[in-house]
Amino acid sequence: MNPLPRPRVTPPSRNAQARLERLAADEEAAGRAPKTPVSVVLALGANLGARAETLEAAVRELGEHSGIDDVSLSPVINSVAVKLNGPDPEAPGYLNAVATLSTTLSPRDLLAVGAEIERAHGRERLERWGDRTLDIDIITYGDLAIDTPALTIPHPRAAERDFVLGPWHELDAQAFLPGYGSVAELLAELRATQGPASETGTP
Ligand SMILES: Nc1ncnc2c1ncn2[C@@H]1O[C@H](COP(=O)(O)OP(=O)(O)OP(=O)(O)O)[C@@H](O)[C@H]1O
Ligand SMILES: Nc1nc2c(c(=O)[nH]1)N=C(CO)CN2
Repeated sequence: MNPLPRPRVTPPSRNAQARLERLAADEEAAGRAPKTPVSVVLALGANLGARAETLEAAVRELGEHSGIDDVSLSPVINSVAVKLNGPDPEAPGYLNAVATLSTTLSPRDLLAVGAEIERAHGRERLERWGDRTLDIDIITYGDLAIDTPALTIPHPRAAERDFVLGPWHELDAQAFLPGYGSVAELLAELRATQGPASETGTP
């Protein structure tokens, strides 16, 4: 009897199959608009141009969007630019802040709104962690956890960033980063290992 023909395409292993299913679920979640408003935390940064005016305008523009309400802004801090090789005191310094808001936009649409505001303020993407007129990152979106090529939530580097945790803690001392822990504790741990933020204060 002839042996059964071998399949020409090797089926994905169980692990690979599980990863594909997880990605499909995350992509679906990234595009899903919530039925009721969701609380969101954004991080804003600028180290080129009229930094303070840009941050102020960006927050106003977020609040003017029909899918966004209740925008609150943390104190704005000065911070040394963190480059791929570490803090760079020679690079233009940043102003950083954190905004909380509620939204009926899907995570993907909120990312697009942030990108459009960045573009309107002259953001150019020339190099990773390069100098920029405006950066808007989604830190949390309710308690959602997704990992897709275009969007990872919570932001995967938030827990390592004093310039995110610091202003966030000032805005909300009870804040929690889903999957990582309390912002107060994360900040204390970070400062215990890295020392206090190299430069902070209200500009
Ligand atoms: N939570 C997130 N918030 C914003 N952008 C994200 C997020 N997760 C993934 N991205 C993707 O990251 C891409 C690059 O973003 P950006 O150029 O702002 O990175 P960066 O600010 O230089 O670095 P970092 O991501 O470390 O803050 C965006 O086009 C977006 O698709
Ligand atoms: N101080 C500071 N450094 C950074 C910042 C930032 O917002 N502030 N953003 C980066 C990429 O998102 C890279 N480095």
